[in-house]
Amino acid sequence: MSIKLKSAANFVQPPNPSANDPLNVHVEHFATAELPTRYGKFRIVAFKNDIDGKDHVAVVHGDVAGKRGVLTRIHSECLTGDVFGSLKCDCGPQLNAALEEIAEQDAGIILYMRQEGRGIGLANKIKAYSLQDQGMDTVEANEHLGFDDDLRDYSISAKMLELLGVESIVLMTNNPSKVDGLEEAGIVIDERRPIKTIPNPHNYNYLETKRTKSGHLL
Ligand SMILES: Nc1nc2c(ncn2[C@@H]2O[C@H](COP(=O)(O)OP(=O)(O)OP(=O)(O)O)[C@@H](O)[C@H]2O)c(=O)[nH]1
Ligand SMILES: [Zn+2]
Repeated sequence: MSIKLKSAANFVQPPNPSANDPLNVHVEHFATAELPTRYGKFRIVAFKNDIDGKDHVAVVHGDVAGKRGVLTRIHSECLTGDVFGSLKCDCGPQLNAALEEIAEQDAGIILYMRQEGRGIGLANKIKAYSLQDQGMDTVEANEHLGFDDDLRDYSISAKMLELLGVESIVLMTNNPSKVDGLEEAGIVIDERRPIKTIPNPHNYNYLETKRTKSGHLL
């Protein structure tokens, strides 16, 4: 299986990386490797960018270049949920569900974006968790720390999808702002597909806050 990336010219760093880019974002392919997983065969593609300097990756199943309607999940890093099985959020089960569903398709993509804590970073997220232990909800805790509810920007994700060569995607998300952010960055979304998980007593209030305050379609 090979992943066709758009023309090599995309990967050459110009003198001023953002000069000719309407989104003012320069993202380039860095490395691709096979990634056999318990879900199925994937490849992992690492990218570099000149905006946040983080190593964002695409985990790709099948051939996606030139395809329309590619099933895609854009997952924001959540160390506590993705790695440690935290029950405080729905991230771990969402990631598992996406990997399982995408592995069943001919082709699909998970972008794993290093936007921990909706962009505030891990240490600040833990600070927000400690405020939540004292009774605040997720939005109130962010505001108390001087952050907006959500600092994520989708222009890097959009560039990664462009470099992978997809023509259009079916996006697995409950978050309408993610759909809007990607469309504003030029990605064609044929359909939004909800991603359902089973609530538990620890994440019930968190999910309710996402629904009532952050506009998630849960
Ligand atoms: N700041 C902050 N971030 C959190 C909190 N709980 C989870 N996160 C982060 O939220 C991100 C996931 O965002 P969500 O709002 O759960 O979901 P989403 O990605 O917007 O939407 P979906 O595509 O439907 O999953 C991850 O980066 C988590 O680390 C919290 O209480 N405070
Ligand atoms: Zn989480």
